[in-house]
Amino acid sequence: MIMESHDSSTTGSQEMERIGQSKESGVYLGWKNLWVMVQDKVAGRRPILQGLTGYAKPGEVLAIMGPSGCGKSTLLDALAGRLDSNTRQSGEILVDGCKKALAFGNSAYVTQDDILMATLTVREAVYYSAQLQLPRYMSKSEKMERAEATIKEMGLQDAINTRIGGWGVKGLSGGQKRRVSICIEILTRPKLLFLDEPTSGLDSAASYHVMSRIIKLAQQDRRTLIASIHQPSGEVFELFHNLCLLSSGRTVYFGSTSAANQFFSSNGFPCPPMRNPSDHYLRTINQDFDVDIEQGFGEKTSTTEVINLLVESYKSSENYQQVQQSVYDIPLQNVGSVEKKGIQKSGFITQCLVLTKRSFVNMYRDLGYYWFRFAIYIALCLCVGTIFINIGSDYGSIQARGSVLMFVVSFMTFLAIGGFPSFVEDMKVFTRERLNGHYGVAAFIVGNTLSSIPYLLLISVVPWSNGVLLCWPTKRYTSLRLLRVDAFRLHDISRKPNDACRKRVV
Ligand SMILES: Nc1ncnc2c1ncn2[C@@H]1O[C@H](COP(=O)(O)OP(=O)(O)OP(=O)(O)O)[C@@H](O)[C@H]1O
Repeated sequence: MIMESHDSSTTGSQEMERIGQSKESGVYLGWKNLWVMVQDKVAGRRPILQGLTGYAKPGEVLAIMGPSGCGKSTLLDALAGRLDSNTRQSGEILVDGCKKALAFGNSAYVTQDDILMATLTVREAVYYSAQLQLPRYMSKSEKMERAEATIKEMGLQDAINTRIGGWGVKGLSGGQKRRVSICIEILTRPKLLFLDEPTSGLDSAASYHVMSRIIKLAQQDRRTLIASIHQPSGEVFELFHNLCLLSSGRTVYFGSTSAANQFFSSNGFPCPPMRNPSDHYLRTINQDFDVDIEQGFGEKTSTTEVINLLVESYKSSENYQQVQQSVYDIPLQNVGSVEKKGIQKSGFITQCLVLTKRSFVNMYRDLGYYWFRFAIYIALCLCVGTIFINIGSDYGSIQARGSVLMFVVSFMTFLAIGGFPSFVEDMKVFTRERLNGHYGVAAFIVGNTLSSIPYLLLISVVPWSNGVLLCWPTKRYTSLRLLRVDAFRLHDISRKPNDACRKRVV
């Protein structure tokens, strides 16, 4: 059932204006009786989300709050269609009133962990991403402009030329990385933006500025924003329109942030004056430290009882009925407006070229990728060269050359593992970008293969020319010549080793 939410006093022009806005407006996301179960090897089958119902409207911000482990990220994952394979989901998720998945590019997800390329600067990371994501009709300068403007919006202009950094390489701070992750995902101004802990690692001033800028952008274009948040300051909390308060996967409260205070007061837990309301709500429903309470260090009523009381009170409230109804209460302009196609993106060739360039720069700057292997190959070649120097040309040298070949092949095989950690990091970036619809698998394979070829050629030349290093400087033979003799004249050597070699080489 889809109902019109506009009241009869709405004038025709206002209605037209609303419909006009809807062309670019966000999506109306509703979920009803959403359950997520996980199959745990130790604990068996257990629920993470227990029959949640709620909605997110265009132009508004829904904050998902609750104690650590209550299921905030799982709710975001379920709504974004990114749950792990060991979980089972049931219930309805409606996008603009339809049970359809959003096309790639219409939604973006800023994950809790910052998965970025450590070797790139802020400008490069955002600009490469702009080239990958922004539509082909935008010129390079426009994409650059958008990237720069977004970096400024997130207050990163002072760190624009700083490398992101990562394991073993100090670069940006945790809060700055968080803002780079947000920058990358808001470049395309997605219709629906999921933010998992957007303010973690930020101080209270930075949290306020970041959140207020994201919300301003969302409101300008009536985008839909859902953010899970741990500890918002009073000012940040006031920016949110709606609040979904969870505890152990159950809804303690869903509704407008302004009415939350009234809900807690009416159930006997008023927010003390001068206390941040969000702190009060979280403190009231945090049961992780109930052990202390049982031992007599805390409140008399256990938190579990408080939570049960609030959950039941919410379920029997009028607000609960309204929320159930609002899931289907799609605004007129959103009815059936769900897009089948994703937003227009850059072309396949552009994506391949950008990925090749980005990957080339990354490999060049990442010491562990090729340069470390390159150095080890040289060192090993010198060692093997020392052992096999003056390899000779007698019958036994054939066996020795066989060993050399074995060494070369083994080095190349085993040292290929050296590039594995960097490859794993690349795969994480790829997974994040692919899930957010930045590009496809084919572009990634082409880009990474093309960028690897020069490096692979460069480093494989070293072990393969090991033969030269091996016998250099010998008086009469070079290993390369002898290897050639071995390959083509093995038969001769085995019959008359010394003569055959001398005839060929001298
Ligand atoms: N795929 C999974 N397999 C097993 N357990 C899971 C899985 N996903 C989530 N959980 C469990 O579900 C619970 C909720 O996890 P979730 O990450 O949603 O919590 P959260 O509220 O986001 O926590 P935090 O605020 O600390 O990030 C946790 O106990 C977690 O261990």
